[in-house]
Amino acid sequence: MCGIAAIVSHQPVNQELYDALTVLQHRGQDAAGIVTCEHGRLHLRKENGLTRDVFTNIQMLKLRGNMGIAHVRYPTAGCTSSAEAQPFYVNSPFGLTLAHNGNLTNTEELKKALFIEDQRHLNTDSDSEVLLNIFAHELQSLGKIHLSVADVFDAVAGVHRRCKGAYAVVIMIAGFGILGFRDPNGIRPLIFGERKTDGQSEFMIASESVALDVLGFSVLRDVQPGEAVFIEQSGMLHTQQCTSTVDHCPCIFEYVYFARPDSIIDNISVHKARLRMGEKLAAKILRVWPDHDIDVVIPIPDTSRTAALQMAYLLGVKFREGFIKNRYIGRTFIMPGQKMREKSVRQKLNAIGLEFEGKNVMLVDDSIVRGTTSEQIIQMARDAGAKKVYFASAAPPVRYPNVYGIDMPAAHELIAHNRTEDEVCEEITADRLIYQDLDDLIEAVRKGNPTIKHFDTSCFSKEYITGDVDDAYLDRIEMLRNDSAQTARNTQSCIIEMQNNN
Ligand SMILES: O=P(O)(O)OC[C@H]1O[C@H](OP(=O)(O)OP(=O)(O)O)[C@H](O)[C@@H]1O
Ligand SMILES: NC(=O)CC[C@H](N)C(=O)O
Ligand SMILES: [Mg+2]
Repeated sequence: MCGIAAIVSHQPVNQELYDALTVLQHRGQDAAGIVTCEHGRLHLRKENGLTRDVFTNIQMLKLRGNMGIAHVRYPTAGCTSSAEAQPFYVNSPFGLTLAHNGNLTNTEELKKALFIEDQRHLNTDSDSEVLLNIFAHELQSLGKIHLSVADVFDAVAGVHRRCKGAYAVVIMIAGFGILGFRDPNGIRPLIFGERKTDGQSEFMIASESVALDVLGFSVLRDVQPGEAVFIEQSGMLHTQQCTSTVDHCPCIFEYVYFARPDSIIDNISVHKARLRMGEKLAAKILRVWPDHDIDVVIPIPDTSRTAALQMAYLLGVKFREGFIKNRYIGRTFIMPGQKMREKSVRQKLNAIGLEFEGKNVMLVDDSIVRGTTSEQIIQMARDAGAKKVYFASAAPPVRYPNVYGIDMPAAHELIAHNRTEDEVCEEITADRLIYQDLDDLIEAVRKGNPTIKHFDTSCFSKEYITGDVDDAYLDRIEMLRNDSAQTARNTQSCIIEMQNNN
């Protein structure tokens, strides 16, 4: 999952975009980038690393201008080379830069069309570079010398016609303004807000509302699926629906794991959705295991805390923080490579022995994906003296790949793939394992906004909303993006970058 942000202001935006990236860091830890625009000139800095490591003071000072876009990356396509860090740039037409959250599912087909029909050059394997070039081509083919806002919206309609998959996007058009849009299923989140400074309106678009809150922007609303928002450099806001085939289907995993709990996505509080996940889990435990002997509920920090707290409360069982998290280690699930993820779980979490000694502990996590965390944590609980170690997951078994912006492309790497719940329990060596039911998860999230008819639950249900994902497609991406293929590609990758990094 990546994080994106854009600001159109009447004052320099460099520091504010940097601050936005630090707030969105949980969505991507691999690379960060900012591009600003000053008198039609673009200033770009992007590199691998955390936001705090990517930008020096001198570089920050050079990011001049009153509008800009920014990105933190967690790769789902291509490789981890800094050449694939975002924002991406194409000079024609008009000077365009793009930051993308999501993943296209028809990248290969689009690449061919870009080379053969549109005669455009691609320099990386990133799907986001493809997306930018599709937009550029659509804009260029209008043949305008002076661009109007309607032209920009027409180009978005062209993107919707050609691109499949998940895309929440911000694009800056040099000297003109900033565009934000969401795919017709609204799979990935995008929200925008306004701030008045000296009586003048300033606008911000971001992946999550928390970025707007922290920077003092009031939320206007979510960008609707298929809709585009364009803010002229002068601060004039325009919005338009750019497709007639809207079918809102937001990613449920945002609520389970990705988003910050203090964000509100599509009018659903992530915090409240997680509380309700805890309620549903408690109800399930009371239903299937009424005579349970749980002494204490212990969350696996960070994300599961909210659900675990509510679950313990409804079970009437003690809630204790039994694992302490090293706050200087990032999220392990979005780290590249299984070795690094395994090592980081142990570095990240340590048990407080007295909370485990002689007790039947119920460990709670938001999800079990590869099983990296649960396997190690259960062993740590046993080493700390637990009598019995039970495990509950606030999400159902993750059995199928995600192709919409979460990097779990290889089914065989998922611990629940082709395994029953009992087999997963055995695999992670728990004494009992309770998974949330999918219907309960959907209800827990949907309660916050019943106008949403369905969610993208593909990693639990194998139902892919874009209709272009079949077994052959899944086999292909499994081959391309399984852990060893990625590691090999990333170690070989020696792309010489197009931009000067210093
Ligand atoms: O089964 P796995 O493959 O281990 O993946 C699932 C785990 O990874 C995530 O934690 P992460 O450390 O990324 O972030 P968090 O601190 O927000 O919980 C998630 O919260 C689970 O704990
Ligand atoms: N997680 C994401 O949103 C990734 C964006 C894009 N597909 C990339 O790999 O850079
Ligand atoms: Mg976790």
